[in-house]
Formats: sequence, C-alpha cells, structure tokens
Amino acid sequence: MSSPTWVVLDIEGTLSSTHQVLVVLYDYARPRLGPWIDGHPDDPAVVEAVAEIRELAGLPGSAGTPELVAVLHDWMDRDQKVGPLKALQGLVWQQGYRDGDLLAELFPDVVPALKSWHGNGSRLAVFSSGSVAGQVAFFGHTTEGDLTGLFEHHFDTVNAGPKREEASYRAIAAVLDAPADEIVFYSDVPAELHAAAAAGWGTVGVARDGEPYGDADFGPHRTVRSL
Ligand SMILES: CSCCC(=O)C(=O)COP(=O)(O)O
Ligand SMILES: [Mg+2]
Repeated sequence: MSSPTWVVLDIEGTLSSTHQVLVVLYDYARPRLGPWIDGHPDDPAVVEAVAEIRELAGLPGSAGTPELVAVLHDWMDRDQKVGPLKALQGLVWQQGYRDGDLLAELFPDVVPALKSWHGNGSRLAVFSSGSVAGQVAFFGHTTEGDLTGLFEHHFDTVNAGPKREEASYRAIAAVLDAPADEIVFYSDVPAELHAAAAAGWGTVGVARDGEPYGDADFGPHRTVRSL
C-alpha cells in the first residue's frame, strides 16, 4: 500500500496516554483555572470563554470566578471536552510548558513513527479536542524535544468541529486541500473513526494495552496496537 498523503493524528490514547492528559495535565490545570481567569480579565480569549461558560451552564451574569471554576471542574471530572474548558486549559498548559513545569510524554513508538512517515513524504496534522494553543505547546515541549516541525496543521473542536461529526472531517479535508481518500486518521475512539470514515477518509484504530479503548470494538476499521 502506498503512503497516504496526509496522516492526521489524535492525541489522548493515540500519541500520549490518557493518564498524561486526564491526570498530569488536568491536575495541573485544576487549581490554576480560577487564577488564570482573574489574572487575564482583558484577554479576549478569556472573556469569550467566560461568556460561553455562563451560557452553557446557565449561570447568571453575577456569577463570579468560584462559580465558573465549579463548572469547569465538573466538566473535567466528567471528561466533558467543552470548548471554553479546552480553551482555558490550553492557556494554562501553554504557560506550564513555557515555565518548565510540564513536559509532554509520548508512547515510545510515536516519535519513530512520526519521523518515519515524515521522512517518507507523508504530511502530518493533529486533530484533538485539546485547543490548538495547547497542542502546539505540548508538541513543543516533549521528552524527545520540540516536535512542532513535524506537523503542518493543528485542528481542534473550534477550527474543525466536534470529533464525532463527519462535517468536521470534511472541513479539515478542505483546509488540507486533499481528496478524502488521501487522508488517514489515527484515533483510539471508534466513534471518531466512524465519523472520519463517513467523510471518506482512511481510518486506523489505535487499541493500546491499558488504555480505555484498548479492548474496544473497532468494527470495520483497521486496528493496530502501536504505531
Ligand atoms: C495539550 S493537548 C491535550 C489534549 C486534550 O486536552 C484532550 O482533551 C485530548 O483529547 P483527544 O481528542 O486528543 O483525545
Ligand atoms: Mg483520543
């Protein structure tokens, strides 16, 4: 089989462990979200996120930072990948990577695979629920160095759309300016692969030992246990 033109990759469960995201990164963000909101009242990204939290949670305009943070923590506890949460987490993580508090860990097979694909002429992009700012900071500060040069595009639920909707994959294909059958998506979540396949993309399920979807039913999707 010849290499696809584009390889598009999910992060959590595919390139990096669920523990790395839901424990390491979430625990880092949890106590810092409130101070971040209070410390950046004029940042348009924060203003927008706060307005969205109020709207989505039905909070009154009088609700202060503690109420906003309670909503954010509840979303995190239930792993709801909600836009304003991902935006604020991304800003906190960006600072954490910049300050040297955080260092991203990838599964051991990931960097060799990325470099091999890249070296063979495939073009790489990321599609994750994590915000683009968070993604770029993550790949810029890994235990194996700055990997940002490997990726030509980063997509999230803001610039592409929800990961379980076909329209998001059509939107990404339009930006990549590539026919659907020249794009392959790697993810640990079958519902995301179903949406990509509905858009005509090639799909690969990544069923890693010890990960939440390690024993999932990937149905028609080609499945691997590592990259
Ligand atoms: C710094 S990237 C963090 C990734 C993240 O926040 C996340 O929710 C991962 O979701 P994915 O869509 O990659 O499974
Ligand atoms: Mg995932």
